[in-house]
Amino acid sequence: MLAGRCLAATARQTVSRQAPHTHTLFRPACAHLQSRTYATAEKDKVAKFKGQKGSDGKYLVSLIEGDGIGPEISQSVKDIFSAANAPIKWEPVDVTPRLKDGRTVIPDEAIDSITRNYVALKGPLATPVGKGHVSLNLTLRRTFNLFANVRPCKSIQGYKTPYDGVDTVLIRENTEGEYSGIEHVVVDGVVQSIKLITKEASERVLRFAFQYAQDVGKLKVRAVHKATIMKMSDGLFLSTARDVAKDFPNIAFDAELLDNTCLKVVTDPTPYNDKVLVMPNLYGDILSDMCAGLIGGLGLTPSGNIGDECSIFEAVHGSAPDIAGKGLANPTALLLSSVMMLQHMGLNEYADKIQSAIFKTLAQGKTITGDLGGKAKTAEYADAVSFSILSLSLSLSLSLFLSLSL
Ligand SMILES: NC(=O)C1=CN([C@@H]2O[C@H](COP(=O)(O)OP(=O)(O)OC[C@H]3O[C@@H](n4cnc5c(N)ncnc54)[C@H](O)[C@@H]3O)[C@@H](O)[C@H]2O)C=CC1
Ligand SMILES: O=C(O)CCC(=O)C(=O)O
Ligand SMILES: [Mg+2]
Repeated sequence: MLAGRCLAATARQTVSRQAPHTHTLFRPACAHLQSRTYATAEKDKVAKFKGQKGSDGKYLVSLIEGDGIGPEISQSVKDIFSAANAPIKWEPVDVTPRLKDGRTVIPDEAIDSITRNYVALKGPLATPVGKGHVSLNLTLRRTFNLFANVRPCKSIQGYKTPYDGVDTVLIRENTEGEYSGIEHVVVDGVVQSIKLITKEASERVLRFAFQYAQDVGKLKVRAVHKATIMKMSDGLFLSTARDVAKDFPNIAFDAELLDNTCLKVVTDPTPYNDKVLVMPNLYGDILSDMCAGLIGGLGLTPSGNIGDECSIFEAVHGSAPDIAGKGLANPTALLLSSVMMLQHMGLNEYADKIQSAIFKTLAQGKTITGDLGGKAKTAEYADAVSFSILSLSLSLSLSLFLSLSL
């Protein structure tokens, strides 16, 4: 089940850095890797990490369309990438779980595809409540050791919410904590669920968070925790954070209790704009949905699951069974996740083109989906974004033609 090449690598030491990469809204999720100086072997690894280019000049990316609204929003991404002429060839991947030796596993072909391509885009995968297969989302993250889940949340220009100017980034430990999946019946009527926190995984995600803050120009890292109650587990996360902070003297560090963070974020999120929030798994899961609510909902917030080699980009939201198959879903969250993916792969020209078209279409407000108060179907919104890309390309070609003919 475990993909050899993508197994755990220990957190690396910070080495020399270049100027921060700031030209895009969400910025490269692999900023921690892009900004380092590498020995040759390390450079090769990073080149692969950014995707594999085929002989046709296109990068193969594994595409898991997912459940519920997944196929509808994935189609929007595919259509918009075609309009943008993005050099991506999608490799469809089926993660329908199979039984192997009495255990539910993700098919080997899916694991092989992501291992081969290093980069994947994933639609939402539904998890049955109570009995049934384990979360495939969590399984993928653990399988590929995608230790940092980066969840940015930025106000959409032109879309009014009670909060202006939100620009938060939350980094969630992605492999252990409350989501370790270790549960058992102690005696009838008593169950135990284990929250596993290790120094190694904590240090890895904390280093990532500090490096990320440094690379994107955030001034502070704040650890969100409940070490008052979970003295040993969150206590270890927090003490590790304090140790890691010493290696980043130019980034301020502090800590905040989760319940207090929730109150303060919904009262006024803007004081969080200069910070990167880093936290154990469950807290990040909950807080990222909450932050989505600040800017207009789950239809808008992207994420990247980042490992030392492989990465999987996906929306924060789930399969939305209540609207699935009706053409009502907002594909923006998955689209912005695909923009993060392009940034991660160093394909910034295409990332910028697609991102500008998304924001222009949202700001115009004429062709937006129901969750944002509009009437457009998923495909109509996607067509409007594609149209914006094509008209921008046309006006650029026209001005080039005119400047050459003068
Ligand atoms: N990373 C993943 O793949 C995730 C998977 N899930 C799975 O998704 C399933 C459904 O979970 P829910 O609790 O219903 O959460 P959900 O995120 O699927 O939906 C919550 C609410 O937000 C709305 N919504 C979500 N995405 C939207 C979009 N793109 N456009 C417009 N509205 C959108 C839904 O209609 C629903 O009202 C569960 O099986 C859960 O396990 C949940 C969260 C993340
Ligand atoms: O895997 C699941 O069912 C839910 C995962 C989730 O909520 C998340 O990743 O935000
Ligand atoms: Mg969630």
